[in-house]
Amino acid sequence: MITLKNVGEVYRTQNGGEVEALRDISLDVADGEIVCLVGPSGCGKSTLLRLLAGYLAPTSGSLEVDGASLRGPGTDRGVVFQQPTLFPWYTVGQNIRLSYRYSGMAEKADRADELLGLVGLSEAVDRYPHELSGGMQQRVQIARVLAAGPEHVLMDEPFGALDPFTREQLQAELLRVWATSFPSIVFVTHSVEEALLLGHRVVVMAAGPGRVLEVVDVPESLRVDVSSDVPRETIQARLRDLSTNPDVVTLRRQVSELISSVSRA
Ligand SMILES: Nc1ncnc2c1ncn2[C@@H]1O[C@H](COP(=O)(O)OP(=O)(O)OP(=O)(O)O)[C@@H](O)[C@H]1O
Repeated sequence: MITLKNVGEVYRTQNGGEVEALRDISLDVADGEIVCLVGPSGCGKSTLLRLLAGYLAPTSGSLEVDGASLRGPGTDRGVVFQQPTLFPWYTVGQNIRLSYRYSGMAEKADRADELLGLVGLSEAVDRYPHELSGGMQQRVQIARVLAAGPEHVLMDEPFGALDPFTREQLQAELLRVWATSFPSIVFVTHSVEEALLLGHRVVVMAAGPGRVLEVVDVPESLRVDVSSDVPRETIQARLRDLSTNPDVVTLRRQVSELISSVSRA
């Protein structure tokens, strides 16, 4: 469980000024829950993720992970960025196995093969990152972070740089991988549709200062049914069906209107 209580973050700029990036954020993320953050540029989504990753300390308020005050990065939390951060001199297989070494789980190396299979990259195990497309690299990155078995996964626009079709494939793969160990996921995206398709809850934020406007609960009936033994193509088809479900379309319009109303203000 991740708990934020009245969290604020103020950056000091190089010219001596201050930017209030977040004000009074209170939020819980339950174990196994997928929470998506959406909002206009500059509303503090990445700042919130950096706080959860432990790269930043809050200026005010408190942050707890599994009942303990958060004091920096830890192997209980895995972070996936928009640009994959793979070691270029290691193959795909070596990049993934490296995660086990850091988390002391070398005996579970066959999980790497399972995860690579789940993200459709079994054949690429001996290739180097520069021999892969952007979408393939991001798949490896997701498999690598998940391979370490984190309880919480923090994702900052992980599919933002991908074409729409690859993005859809990776959304399906992420859900399949999630269904193997049910980590909680905090997922930042610019896409309201993506947030509603993947999230159990969608946190809508506003800028100036960054704050929570509304938290939208996505009803169970509007969530895609996933399990790791369902083929990716099936989950992809379910995601596509869901995206045209009238209730999802209505929710998407409401959330988009809310965001544009505060972006205009
Ligand atoms: N290192 C920093 N120093 C000073 N100000 C910063 C720093 N990082 C972010 N900010 C400011 O904090 C605010 C929130 O930025 P943040 O990157 O968290 O927003 P975001 O919602 O992730 O934006 P985007 O959607 O454009 O990625 C912005 O006003 C930004 O200019």
